[in-house]
Amino acid sequence: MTNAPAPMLQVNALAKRHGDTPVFEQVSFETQRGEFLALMGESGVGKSSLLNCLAGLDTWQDGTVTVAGQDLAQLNDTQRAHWRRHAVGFVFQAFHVLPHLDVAQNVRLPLLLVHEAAKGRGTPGSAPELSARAMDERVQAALDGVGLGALGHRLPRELSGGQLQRVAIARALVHRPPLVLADEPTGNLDPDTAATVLQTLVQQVRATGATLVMVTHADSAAQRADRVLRLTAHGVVAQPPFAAQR
Ligand SMILES: Nc1ncnc2c1ncn2[C@@H]1O[C@H](COP(=O)(O)OP(=O)(O)OP(=O)(O)O)[C@@H](O)[C@H]1O
Repeated sequence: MTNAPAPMLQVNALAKRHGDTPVFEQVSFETQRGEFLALMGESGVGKSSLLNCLAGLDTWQDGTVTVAGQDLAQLNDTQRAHWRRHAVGFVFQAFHVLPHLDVAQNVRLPLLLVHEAAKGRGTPGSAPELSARAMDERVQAALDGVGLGALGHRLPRELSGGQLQRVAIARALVHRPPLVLADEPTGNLDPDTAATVLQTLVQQVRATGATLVMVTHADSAAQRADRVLRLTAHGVVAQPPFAAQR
């Protein structure tokens, strides 16, 4: 008898309110390691709120979120912050690149945070410390992976929107998190740039074997996913596969 691999992400009967306003309830789904899941749904239904719950950035009222066997509700705020540093990579619609740091320094930030966490108390699953040289190599490899290997010294204001989002992708993956969350990552880009940036994101996530959960309004983006779920106020429903090729 073979044991099925443990899911990367397990969401069970999750219910979220903002104050007294219900957002969603009975949200349950699982994703496997290496899977790419697209999350769609009407504006305001709570997709970003759900993503924030998965990252441990927001709280919920009922249900559980378990990432790689870690029940997030079992962590206090400090533990959750440490857990997030090594376990999650986040790509937002607005690139959130720090303007006064050059591209390489921006990409290096998550490694510095993981390094700091590793020096502290033992956080569940925390990564070993990296030398400065190992960090340099990781940063360069991450920039090479998104096609920006020669631009590490540039400041963000010297880059295009598509290049900035590539920096954000490199930054989200440089510490090799098992879970990557993307919230409308191509929403600010023109269609051609969006397509190439999305391709980069998917390629790089696949290369690391991470699980990707991506919120999107765009069918063209969702059709690249392994699976598409539609969020409603009363749970998620699987959307039939797109006919188009991935
Ligand atoms: N911090 C907050 N405080 C109060 N209400 C909030 C907060 N954040 C979001 N909401 C509300 O929760 C609901 C869900 O918002 P959310 O941004 O998660 O939806 P969404 O599906 O991602 O929307 P969109 O597709 O337009 O980005 C909305 O009604 C929103 O106004």
